[in-house]
Amino acid sequence: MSITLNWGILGAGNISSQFVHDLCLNNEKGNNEIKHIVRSIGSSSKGKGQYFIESNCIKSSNNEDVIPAIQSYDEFFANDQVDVVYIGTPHPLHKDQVIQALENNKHVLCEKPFTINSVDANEIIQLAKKKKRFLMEAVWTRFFPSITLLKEYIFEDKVLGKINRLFVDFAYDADIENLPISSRLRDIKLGGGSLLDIGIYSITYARILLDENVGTDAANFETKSFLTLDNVDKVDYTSSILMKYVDGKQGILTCSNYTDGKEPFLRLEGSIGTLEMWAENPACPKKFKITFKDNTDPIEYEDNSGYNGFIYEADAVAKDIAQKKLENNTMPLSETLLVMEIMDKVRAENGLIYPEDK
Ligand SMILES: NC(=O)C1=CN([C@@H]2O[C@H](COP(=O)(O)OP(=O)(O)OC[C@H]3O[C@@H](n4cnc5c(N)ncnc54)[C@H](OP(=O)(O)O)[C@@H]3O)[C@@H](O)[C@H]2O)C=CC1
Ligand SMILES: O=C1OC[C@@H](O)[C@H](O)[C@H]1O
Repeated sequence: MSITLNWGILGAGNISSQFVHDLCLNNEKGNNEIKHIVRSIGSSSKGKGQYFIESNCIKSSNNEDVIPAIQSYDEFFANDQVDVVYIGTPHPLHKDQVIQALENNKHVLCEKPFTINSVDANEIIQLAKKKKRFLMEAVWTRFFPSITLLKEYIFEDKVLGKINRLFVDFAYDADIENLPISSRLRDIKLGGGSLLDIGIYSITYARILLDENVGTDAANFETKSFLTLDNVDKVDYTSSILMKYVDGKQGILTCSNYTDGKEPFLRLEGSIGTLEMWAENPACPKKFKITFKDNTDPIEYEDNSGYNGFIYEADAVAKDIAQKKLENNTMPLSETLLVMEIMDKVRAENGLIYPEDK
């Protein structure tokens, strides 16, 4: 069965560009199982929308003969050619934009972090249930083939033996002091700081690699944390979380906007083997190696597909919507809530308060 999904892309910025790259590449490669069509770009300016289409080479030849409309945000939500809205705007805008999309009967894929806190996340989850529309947080990391493979190796084949510790560091030098204070990385009103932006991935790797299950089926764990808050910006650019599961295994989860992290960015230690992962961008798990204490041949993997990696979550969304599912099994809404609750707790422990919390 062939599936065609009509996308509306909200926000003509960085991540929306990377996302549509993969949709167009999918069509260029002639995938006959799933076609993704970009129907509309919702943008604050027509000129920016036009530049977005040109710079991302969205053409009728790679978009099923469709040139996307460029629409204001209000026109965009009302576009009846759009099945699913992709939200690629700064964190604090997500909640109201998900509500607007759902109120217009659209399905929604919303960038991470889903919202600023778990109370807001729960509110939009309840609305999606009421409106009977598909809703998912765009935690693309979970959908890479490497992750499916690793879950099999670790939890079914148990190639690492008993898991003891996980180290994950998502760190890059964002040159914070030279960014304008209005940047979404710095501005507390735009959800600035590292925890919600990149610390969320360190937590996600722990959830993927230390627990076979997701959401309501998750194993019990506890966390302790430190955030260092910037005196002027009042947000965190350095974050460390310790996680301990009931069976004793631990996650040491860090992130920073002050320094480029070292490779491998991730190490998972088991009783008989060790997993290491490399990536230019740790959100994007394209390369891993498993080595064994007894010097058995290592297992190595590299994704050379040419995709940024967003196609994997986009295909999952297309299949779910075609099957009339309201949420995804790999990234269910209960997992979104669980991770939001971890971040709420970390912020409460360290006094990081956003306007949305008040
Ligand atoms: N999955 C991933 O790997 C990544 C996810 N993200 C997530 O995507 C979201 C957007 O990040 P990113 O694309 O880097 O951000 P950008 O600043 O590059 O783009 C955001 C876009 O949102 C729109 N926008 C609407 N209101 C505002 C506002 N007040 N300030 C700034 N932009 C606004 C603008 O588009 P317009 O003018 O066209 O309306 C802007 O271009 C974040 O929530 C982030 O966490 C980001 C990077 C990687
Ligand atoms: O999701 C993300 O991943 C890559 C980072 O560079 C970016 O700031 C963040 O939003």
